[in-house]
Amino acid sequence: MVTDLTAEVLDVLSRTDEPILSTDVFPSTPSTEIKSALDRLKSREMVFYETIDKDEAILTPEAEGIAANGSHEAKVFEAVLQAVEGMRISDLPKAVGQESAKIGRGKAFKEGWIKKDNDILWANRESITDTSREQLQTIQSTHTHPDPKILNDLKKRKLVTMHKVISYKFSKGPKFARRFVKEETDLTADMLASGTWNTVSFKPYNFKSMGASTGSGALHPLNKVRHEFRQIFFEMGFEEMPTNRYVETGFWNFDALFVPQQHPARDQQDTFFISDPPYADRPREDPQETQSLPNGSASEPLPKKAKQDYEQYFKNVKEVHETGKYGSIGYRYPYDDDESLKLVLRTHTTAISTYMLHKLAANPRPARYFSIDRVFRNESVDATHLAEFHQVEGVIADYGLTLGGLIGFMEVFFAKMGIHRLRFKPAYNPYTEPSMEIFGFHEGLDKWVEIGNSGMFRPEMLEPMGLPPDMRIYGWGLSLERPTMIKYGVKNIRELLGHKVDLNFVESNPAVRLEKD
Ligand SMILES: N[C@@H](Cc1ccccc1)C(=O)O
Repeated sequence: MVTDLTAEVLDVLSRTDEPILSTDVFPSTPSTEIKSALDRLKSREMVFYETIDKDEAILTPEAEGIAANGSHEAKVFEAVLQAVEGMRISDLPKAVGQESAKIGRGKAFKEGWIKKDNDILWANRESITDTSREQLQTIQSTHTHPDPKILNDLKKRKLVTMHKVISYKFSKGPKFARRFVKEETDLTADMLASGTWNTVSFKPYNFKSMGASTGSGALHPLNKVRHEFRQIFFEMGFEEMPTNRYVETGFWNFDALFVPQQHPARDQQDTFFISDPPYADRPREDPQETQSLPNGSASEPLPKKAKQDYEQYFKNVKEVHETGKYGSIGYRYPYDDDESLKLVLRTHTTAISTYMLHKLAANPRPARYFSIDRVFRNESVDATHLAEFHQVEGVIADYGLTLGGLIGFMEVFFAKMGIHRLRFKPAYNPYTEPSMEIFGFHEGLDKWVEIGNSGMFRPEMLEPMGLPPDMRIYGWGLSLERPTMIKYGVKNIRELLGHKVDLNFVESNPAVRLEKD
């Protein structure tokens, strides 16, 4: 009982002014019980205490046997020494037991304690020191060994295991008393009626106590980092693109981006295809402004002029793939209109950028767009990959943009997130040329990590839209999950996304508590 222990603590302390070690006086009481008694007394300044964590060495049952009866090799030696006429090897198990005979004989040879003459064992000396037994006896009485190498060796031989032992060193506090008076927490009607209110002692108020936490809302880490990215984009003059659709046509996800229809990324391995319905009636004219699938009936009929523009655009895209156009020789393969109509879960938000750039072509001017939303890829799921993730995407359209400008922009952009050292590696995307993978130096991990992919959009993608040939557009994309994992030290992406998110993680991480913005 807790109260009993409180009394016992006061009792042992009353007999000495020296600090007392809890494991000496309460060897078998659980440490939590001791702690709660000590905490109680400490809050009244009746005792002081400090916690001591120690690793103690404990003998395994086998080692207990050795400490009591000697090591296997010592047993073998003693038995052989006793045999005045030597001992046959086959008689050894009878003399010392199977196990000792098996383990001890070889060791006794190695120590030079015994020798062999044909099948007869002889003692090599008069007496030996059983070091193993002595070492184990030391550990048995002190729970450690002065030589860490020996301790380690015994651990490896599974003779000793280590245990964490918590003990408390406690001593008298300024308000020490021999007895702990039970303190009342509430003034009751009974006390008033009986008059005991005058004599009982009340527990002091603890004005420093924190009070129970009231589980308020908290932002998910991904939301938090998303918020930071949005701030950076807005600060740099970007407009947010509407990303309300997960289902796209092959046209917007691939064809318009000059991704050839036989490109491996379109295969089952990377893209999720929709099975019902598998095809749209036509490439969506205005993918952002209608929420339903473009089956003709649900979408508003388009104004005649706009319809023509789309018609022309679809034709241009087809031509640039099939025969080449705008000075490009194209891919020279038969373009399949059905492939354009295939419905997919968008594999990148570059589908949205493409749509926005096509819209921009109606009135070409410098523009900056960004989006942060979910994309889907049919990847095998592991600690760092899921079949869906969030993509942070940005595009900049202007006249006279250069690759050097893109590199410079990246440096400013990532510096705002605390990533100051960047490296660029040539890469390939069907829709950008040149293309660059972006690596950032992660100070915490002390290594270079891939943080994004970027490039200057190809004329084969931009000119079918009707954008002026002297306009340059660059873009980049990165995952939202990677910087979030680095920032919050999350090792498994499944803890961050999907169905395994632990509310405790979200709520307990002070950096992700809801803040007033
Ligand atoms: N779409 C690319 C990112 C990117 C966007 C724009 C330009 C270049 C690259 C990806 O999924 O990784």
